[in-house]
Amino acid sequence: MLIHTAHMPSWTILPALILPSGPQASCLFIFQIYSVSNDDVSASCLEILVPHVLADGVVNNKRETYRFRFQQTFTQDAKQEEIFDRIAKPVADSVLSGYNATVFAYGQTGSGKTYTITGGAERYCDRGIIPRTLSYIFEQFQEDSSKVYTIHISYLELYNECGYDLLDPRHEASKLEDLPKVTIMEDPDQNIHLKNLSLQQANNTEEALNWLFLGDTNRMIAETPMNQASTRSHCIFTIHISRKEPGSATVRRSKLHLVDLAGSERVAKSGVGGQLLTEAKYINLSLHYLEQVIIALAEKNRSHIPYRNSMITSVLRDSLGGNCMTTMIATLSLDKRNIDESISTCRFAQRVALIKNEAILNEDIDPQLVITGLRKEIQALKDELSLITGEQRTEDLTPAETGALEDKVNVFVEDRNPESSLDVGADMRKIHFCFALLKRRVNEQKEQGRDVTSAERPASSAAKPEEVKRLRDLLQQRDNEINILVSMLKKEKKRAEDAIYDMHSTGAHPHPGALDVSHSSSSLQSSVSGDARDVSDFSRTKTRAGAHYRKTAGLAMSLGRQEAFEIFKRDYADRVSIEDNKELLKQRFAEAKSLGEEVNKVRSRISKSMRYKHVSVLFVWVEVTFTSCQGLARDTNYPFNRGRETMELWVKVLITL
Ligand SMILES: Nc1ncnc2c1ncn2[C@@H]1O[C@H](COP(=O)(O)OP(=O)(O)OP(=O)(O)O)[C@@H](O)[C@H]1O
Repeated sequence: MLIHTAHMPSWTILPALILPSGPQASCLFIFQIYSVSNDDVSASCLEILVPHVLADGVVNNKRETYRFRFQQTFTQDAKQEEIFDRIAKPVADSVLSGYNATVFAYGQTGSGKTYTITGGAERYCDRGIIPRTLSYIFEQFQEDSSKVYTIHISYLELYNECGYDLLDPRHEASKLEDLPKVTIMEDPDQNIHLKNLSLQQANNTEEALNWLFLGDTNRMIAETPMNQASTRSHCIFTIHISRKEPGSATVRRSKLHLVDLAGSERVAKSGVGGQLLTEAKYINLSLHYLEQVIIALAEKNRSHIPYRNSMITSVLRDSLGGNCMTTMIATLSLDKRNIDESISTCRFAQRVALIKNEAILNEDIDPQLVITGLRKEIQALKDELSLITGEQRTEDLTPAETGALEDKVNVFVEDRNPESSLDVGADMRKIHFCFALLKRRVNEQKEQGRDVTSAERPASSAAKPEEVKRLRDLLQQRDNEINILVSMLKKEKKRAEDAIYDMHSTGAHPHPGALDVSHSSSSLQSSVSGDARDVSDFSRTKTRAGAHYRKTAGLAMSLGRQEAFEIFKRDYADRVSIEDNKELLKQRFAEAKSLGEEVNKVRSRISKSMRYKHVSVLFVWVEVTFTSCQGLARDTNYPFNRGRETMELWVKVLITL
């Protein structure tokens, strides 16, 4: 398997090996021909035992044990997900970073190449490397929103040494021979270009999978004795990725080839004929050329690599011996009859592992962005030249130019950064235009009474240190004065309120001095006091409460609130009726007062009459007592108790009164 990191540009291919499941596989595992060791993860070992049989004769020098090392080895139990995670995901990551990469599956027909690369059609979890890679790449795009990614897909089929575009929509309607063939073109730098191969854009996983499905449907599939749905061609599914950061002229372009090679097969053994035989010949021949290229690449001193012998080697030229990270997946069929092919596949993989490639980051500069940048530079240089030589341009600015300048001035004026500058180049016409524009704005704002320039000027730049100190001292002085005045005002207020309280508590008129103070401290306060005075006349007991109210309300109310209250009173709609009610109230109060006096008179009269009643009762009692005593004296039978009862009765009457 290919190992690559950005700081390690050359690497060795150590192929991964996959042993498929299925009837053929189980058969060979019973014979225990293979032993797989995964102890060393970086290079696991596969051992093939070929026991001597008597049929080969008594003297038999054939090798019994074959050992091969692979970077990773998977048994038939391996899940597609595991294969993707361990083989394809690191490759996809390097493609996303900007390196070219290739994953190709090589092996005998029916050994599981298509199953590994494309996947099984029956279950979702059987998806192979291509669909999983597509999903993974689009997931990565979504996570990295800082860059702009574009994906294009191409699907090339090499059938009988001819190239066809599997994504060509005419594929279904036309015969294969009528379709335009994909041809290989080579530029002076020996880069390969494929003519008639379409690049289809895919914006999401679904679109990409649709293209894959279309291509797979168009593939050459035929039933062979070894595989019921054998793919009779080499197929190269390529994902082209371009990555660009917004505002940058640099573009990274990379491509990932996912190659499903046609399976090699022993024609004599499979006994195919006709069309299948022709196909098998082409397949075997191209695989043979591929092997030759691999051998040539593995030899250090070879100057010529025979890429042009076959189309597959031409197309995979970059993947095998150029700027590409390449991973080979070798698939083996575990049937005892296929043991020679399995050994041959392992040998091929070992040779591939000797190839060293140089991968470089495919970073280009976007020509369009370069052109735009150069145009700007030319314009700036022209302007500078004309400014230096004194050669001024006289033609008027175009509407587009004036519009662009207005936008620039707007941005400049609204930018709160004091260090921002207005760059219009060295063109005096533009400079004059911008000045005129700014002047017009300032005048407009002055007219509106808003001198923006002075308002926006930072305080720090306007005020000098001496000025700041003088203003601070002045502020301190004013603060002191205010404090003195406030304490004076408080004292005056207290005196005025005490005087008013004394006046109400004694029933006397306020001391003229106190009233004067009250008036001098605040006319509003005096007016509130006057109202309170009216209220306080209702009764002596209420006077204290009224004074208390005045005291607390007067102190609690701020000057502003008092003024507001006065204004409210003055402007209140029912003010006249309030005044009327006040008069009525005064009148009623006078009436109540006179009635009260009358009541007092009556009460004193009653008390006087009560005192008279007591005396009368006393007289009656004395009289009765006297009579009782007389009766006792005259009549000895006069009950003594009777006199006593009469006396008690009179005493009760007296108490009641
Ligand atoms: N790991 C596996 N698990 C389950 N089935 C598998 C596995 N590998 C291969 N198969 C099955 O084996 C059969 C042959 O596999 P496949 O078509 O992938 O072989 P191939 O190497 O591509 O053959 P060819 O070269 O003839 O196209 C298919 O039916 C496939 O579903």
